[in-house]
Order: sequence, then structure tokens, then C-alpha cells
Amino acid sequence: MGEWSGRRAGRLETGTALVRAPGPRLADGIVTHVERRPVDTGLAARQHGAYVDALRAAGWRVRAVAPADRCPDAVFVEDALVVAGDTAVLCRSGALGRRAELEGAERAALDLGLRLSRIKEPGTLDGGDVLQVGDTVYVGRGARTNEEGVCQLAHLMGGRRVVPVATDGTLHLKSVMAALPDGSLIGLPQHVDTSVLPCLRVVPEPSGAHVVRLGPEHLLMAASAPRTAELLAADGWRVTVVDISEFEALEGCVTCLSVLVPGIL
Ligand SMILES: CN(C)C(=N)NCCC[C@H](N)C(=O)O
Repeated sequence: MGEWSGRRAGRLETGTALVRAPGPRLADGIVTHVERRPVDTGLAARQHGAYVDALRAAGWRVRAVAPADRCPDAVFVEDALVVAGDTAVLCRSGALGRRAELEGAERAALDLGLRLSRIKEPGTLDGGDVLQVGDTVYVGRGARTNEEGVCQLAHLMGGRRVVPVATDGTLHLKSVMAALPDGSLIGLPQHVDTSVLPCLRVVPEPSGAHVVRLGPEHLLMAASAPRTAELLAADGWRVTVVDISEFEALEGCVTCLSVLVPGIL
């Protein structure tokens, strides 16, 4: 784990982070936009441990979602569950092979006392397509999330502004776009319909578009985005960096590995 220091001092924010440890079939995870390469599962387990340590060090209570060992991509727990306020929405992936991941996620949401809703057929929605920024929820419409899924989510978001964003050539909206804690957007404009967005600051490398908001001034980013980390640190953000190369080999990123439930319960 590394640090880039900007001028802002980080404050601890408490909340719960749901994570799911990588399973034995991780190396068989789906790849769509990258060429398959071997995944070192031992290294992946260590990288996941360091990711969890970074969440804890930033003040998050970490809870493990029950394993789904038959599902290679279950470690990307963000795709199974969207949490907004006191509601958890169980997703329905556009990838058939990922639909069996929901059981543990449902249990974890109930254990946190969240109200449970679910996306129903014919809707499809992956959590990786849902980017919440204050009162606005941007939802990527593309390979994994369809129009019906966006509409069902909008209905469950209780009055928040839901903005569908057409995506192209990317797995998820959050593969190419992130929000900083001040609400500003960063990312790769060539993959999203920017006409529905406020300005989108272009990042210099693909994984620079992946940011977890650890705290009001604190970001978690991947080691594969050093130029973006440097830029953001120069802007005053505190940036913690983790190496997640084995998850990136499967088109994962820092956001996919957790669901953050802010301390509102
Ligand atoms: C924001 N991103 C990228 C995610 N939330 N999920 C990544 C899932 C990767 C997995 N191999 C798959 O293809 O489903």
C-alpha cells in the first residue's frame, strides 16, 4: 500500500465495507475487453488482503460476504448489490454466469439492517454501472445494464435524480468514470455519452478512472494509475494506492472489490 500526499488532511469516516474474498475459480473470471492472461491466485489473495487493510486503515469496518466459490467473479461484489441510504438493491447481472452470486450479498445486506429490493426480469443491472454522486445517480446503460434495469433502479431510488448514461466499448460505467468526494467527475469521455454529464475531467490512463472514496478527502486508487494519482494528490487529495494487478487482469478495478455502506445506520 502506498500514499500520495496532497495538502488536505484526511479525516476518518466510519461505515461498513462489504467485501468477498477471491474464490478458488478466480482465474476463470469473465474477460470481455482485454485478452485473457493467467491469474496468480496466491498473489490475488495477498492483494485482496492489502485492499482490505487499506479500507480498515481509513476507518471502515470490514464485513465479509459469504463465499460463492462456484462463481469466479464473486470477488467483484460491487456488481451484486447497490446500497443507497437504507435500501439495498440486489442486482440482476446482464452476464448470466454472474446471477448465482446474490445469495451471500442478500444475507450481508439483511445483517446490516438494510431494506431489500431487487431488480426483476426483464431488467438487468450490474452495480458497476451505478455511480452515486450526492443526489444524482448516474447509471450506465450498456452490455450489463438495460433500459428496464435503469428504470427499475430509478423507481427504487426514492426521488433522487437518475441519469442514464449510454456507454460504449466498456464493461461498466465505473470502468471509465468516477466521482471525487467534491462531486466532480473524472474519466474517459470516449466511452460515455458526455452530453448528459456535467464536465468530465480526462484522466491520463485508463485505471485513473477508478476511485474509491475512502473519506471526505481521501481516495483509494490502483497502482496502475500513477500519473492520475500524482495529479489528484497535487490537487490536494490524499491518495492511498494498492496493487490489484490480478483483479485488473479480469477487468476488475478498485471500486468492484467492495460495497461501501456509509455510517448512517
Ligand atoms: C466497475 N467494474 C469494472 C466492476 N464493477 N466489475 C468488474 C467485473 C469484472 C468481471 N470479470 C466481469 O466481467 O463481470
